[in-house]
Amino acid sequence: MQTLIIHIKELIQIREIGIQKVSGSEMADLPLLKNAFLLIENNLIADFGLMNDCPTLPDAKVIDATEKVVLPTWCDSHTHLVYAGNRVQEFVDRINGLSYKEIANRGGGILNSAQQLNETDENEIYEQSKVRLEEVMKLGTGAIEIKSGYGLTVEGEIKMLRVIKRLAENYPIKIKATFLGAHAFPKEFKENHSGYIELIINEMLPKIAEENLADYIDAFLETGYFTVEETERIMEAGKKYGLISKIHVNQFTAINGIAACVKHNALTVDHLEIVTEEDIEVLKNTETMPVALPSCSYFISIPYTPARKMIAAGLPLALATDYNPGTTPSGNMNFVVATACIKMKMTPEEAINAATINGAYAMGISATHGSITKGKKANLIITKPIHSFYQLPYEFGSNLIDEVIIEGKTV
Ligand SMILES: N=CN[C@@H](CCC(=O)O)C(=O)O
Ligand SMILES: [Zn+2]
Repeated sequence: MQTLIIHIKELIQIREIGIQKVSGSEMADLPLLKNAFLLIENNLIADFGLMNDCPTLPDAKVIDATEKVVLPTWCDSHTHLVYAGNRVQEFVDRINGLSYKEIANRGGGILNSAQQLNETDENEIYEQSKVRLEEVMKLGTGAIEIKSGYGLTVEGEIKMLRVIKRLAENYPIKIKATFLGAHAFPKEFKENHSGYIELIINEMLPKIAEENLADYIDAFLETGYFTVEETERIMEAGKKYGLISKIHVNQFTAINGIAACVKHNALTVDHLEIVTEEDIEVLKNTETMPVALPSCSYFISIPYTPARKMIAAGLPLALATDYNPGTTPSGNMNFVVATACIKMKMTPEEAINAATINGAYAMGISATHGSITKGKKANLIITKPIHSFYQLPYEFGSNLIDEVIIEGKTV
């Protein structure tokens, strides 16, 4: 089966095979072709080039992209898309003056979602989650990471990971699963942190490994949540089962967590709303990808990740949604890209690199996703007629997507 997209106004993010990520000043460059074609064979990008060189293929399905821009689908490397119910009351409480911390301290926040999740049956969680997954696919996300972390019990964590696995089996979008048992201490372990960490290490991890339910391991390294030492125990335990770390760190405070993550070869360090000079220094010349989550900053009114400082220091940066019921009830990567431009002063080129190739790196899939490269998955966004790709972040509230293709098929 062949599909030929012709007369593409701008074909964005074309890359040679082998580019895994872009860092520092490289992020300002977003290679593109004007007046281009792209050929899909089965589920892969088979060829692309200038319209002058477009092959004649009488049997191919043809899509006319006159005045339209084509780019790779978004790679959303940090989400909590599987959850039960909502936290709309906390949203209203925050409008009325309570902080995220105050809500969490009185038993709300992550523990509120954990209670709802443990009271909800697996099928129902699947039904609620698939609606969100279908929505983000239509918004252009073609690969996504989903975390557990609202179970906080052996059964609850396994239940979440099974839902993630079922979504991965039933949808064409690439899904990576991350085990986040260390998201918060359940009430009964408030005074017994080591007891909960032992439950994670001795009971949750072996079961998860046995059922092959996770690709990565995560922890919420933050004042009032998991300390550096506790997170190091989690990272070490994960490693024994082949789970690489992707860690929530520096969301509210900087407590030397990033150095610990780098020491343990974390694939990513995520959030980074509060970043010190030392944090930037330890990230230099490492394989660890910093991940910014601007929709979270927007929704709970906390600082934005200092992208300009980090890029100026030569670091790479990925962008993701953080889709979750508490701090970011939105999985819209188009909004993330626009907000990164508007609030973090990333250029459109930098933001698109961060949301595609660097996002793919942040979930270990840049060999197959994140750019227009021969042999990669045919995961494409075709826009409505627009003047240039700059219009995507510029018209931040509009949906400028006409069609989304995942693994060669329109979703
Ligand atoms: N910060 C930790 N975890 C989530 C939010 C959890 C919640 O409030 O439900 C985040 O990435 O923002
Ligand atoms: Zn998160």
